Amino acid sequence: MSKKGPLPGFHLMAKPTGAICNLGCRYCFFLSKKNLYPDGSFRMSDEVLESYIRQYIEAQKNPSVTVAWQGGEPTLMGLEFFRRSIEVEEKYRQPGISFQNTMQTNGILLDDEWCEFFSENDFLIGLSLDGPRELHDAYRVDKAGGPTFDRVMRAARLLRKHRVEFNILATVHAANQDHPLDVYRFLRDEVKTDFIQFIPIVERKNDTGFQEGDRVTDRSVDPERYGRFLISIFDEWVRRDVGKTFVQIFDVALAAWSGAPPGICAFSETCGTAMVMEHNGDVYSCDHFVEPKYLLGNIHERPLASIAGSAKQRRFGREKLDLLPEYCRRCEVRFVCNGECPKNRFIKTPDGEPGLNYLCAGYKEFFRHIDGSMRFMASELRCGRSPANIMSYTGSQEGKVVRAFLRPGRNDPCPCGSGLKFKKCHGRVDHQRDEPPAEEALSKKIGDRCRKLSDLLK
Ligand SMILES: C[S@@+](CC[C@H](N)C(=O)[O-])C[C@H]1O[C@@H](n2cnc3c(N)ncnc32)[C@H](O)[C@@H]1O
Ligand code: SF4
Ligand code: SF4
Ligand code: SF4
Repeated sequence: MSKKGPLPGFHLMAKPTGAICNLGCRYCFFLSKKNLYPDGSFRMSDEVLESYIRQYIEAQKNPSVTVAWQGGEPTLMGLEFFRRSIEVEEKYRQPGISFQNTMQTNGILLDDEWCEFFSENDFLIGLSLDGPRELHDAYRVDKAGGPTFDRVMRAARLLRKHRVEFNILATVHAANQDHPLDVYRFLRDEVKTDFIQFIPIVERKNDTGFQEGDRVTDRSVDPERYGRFLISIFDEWVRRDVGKTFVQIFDVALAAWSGAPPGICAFSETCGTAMVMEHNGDVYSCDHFVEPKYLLGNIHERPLASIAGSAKQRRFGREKLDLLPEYCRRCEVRFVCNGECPKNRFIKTPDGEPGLNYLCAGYKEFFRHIDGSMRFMASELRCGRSPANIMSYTGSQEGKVVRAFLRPGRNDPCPCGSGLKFKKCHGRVDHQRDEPPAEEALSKKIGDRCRKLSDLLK
């Protein structure tokens, strides 16, 4: 990584209403951030909007610019604000640049007009929904403590009606952690979403609202139960939904087993390329570290490119790796987990080293559990076939694939019969480090052998 200039492909999430929201979700980590701006108006001005879009375009090296709106609740700005944001994008658009607009919302204010606007401008919407009624309403409540389920379901129907592309963000917490299939089947069959992102609620118990202390609230997910939650859903997904329903952590895992980058910061070796900007132009290191200590500067005082490439932000991102405990460095699933997000690293390892992830036990169990299936799917990808082929085995001959792909040693012959050492053939992370079997002839040979293995398994 070069020492100067903006971070390559950094991402910025903007919060036009700061921490202001029309709901009062009990677990929300962001509402308390209002205290950081006691005199604030909490509305992004047109001046900040214009400066942000202009600087963001200038600072990006990527021709595709993602303008991401979040909060608090961004829809409280009103539709006119977002119409203006599109005008500003057009004003500063340079040849060859395209925009992807995204918004994360609780859905409460969405109506036909909003959805028409999203549809016309190709917005990708993230809608927060924690599962069926009782599980969703456990914590996602309005300011009066009342339920919100019906209003969010109405938003989902409107988004579908207007063919707006949307994902569901479902948090996993004490209330829904023991109901994985109720949550998953509901989102898949009732909400009919194709893309689901599960977010573990790990809420620190303290008076500051900052990432401090090692106690968690009763609402937080239990680590082992989180692991079992993911396992139950994976076991259903791998039998019937591969290639149809996309679950972010399964995609991350398949990428890791295939030797590709994870695509999200939490599972990357380092982070620091996903910053947030408050309503007044203040930029912080990360959505989960909106704290005075992590304030990088204001876009009116320092160019965004310089903020994103600052030594402080680089250090923030590097520390994800530098502070990884020895226990993680030796862990067999480190290649996919990478100690997950630093915000959750507040427990001690069995030998007393600080900085282990609170969710460790769950991740370990989950990543071990999916190893056989992931090996198979990664090998299908490598052989130029669809990972969805796994369903012909998991659906009809349960467990066979997992047994067939029980991990051999790195130097053992690959079970596909290619005659290659496992690390050169179906090995997963090892492919990153060893010379891949790149020559065309070799690839063909492996492909043929893999097909043979698939036939054998039928
Ligand atoms: C802070 S909200 C802002 C956008 C919008 N108001 C919404 O709810 O979608 C963004 C996401 O963070 C999630 N979230 C809230 N509190 C959280 C917490 N303590 N830990 C992890 N995610 C949390 C929400 O469920 C939501 O999906
Ligand atoms: S809707 Fe979003 S910002 Fe508002 S309280 Fe809920 S999680 Fe927080
Ligand atoms: S601290 Fe966590 S959420 Fe923030 S950028 Fe790093 S990995 Fe991502
Ligand atoms: S599973 Fe646990 S030990 Fe392994 S890398 Fe993740 S947090 Fe570290």
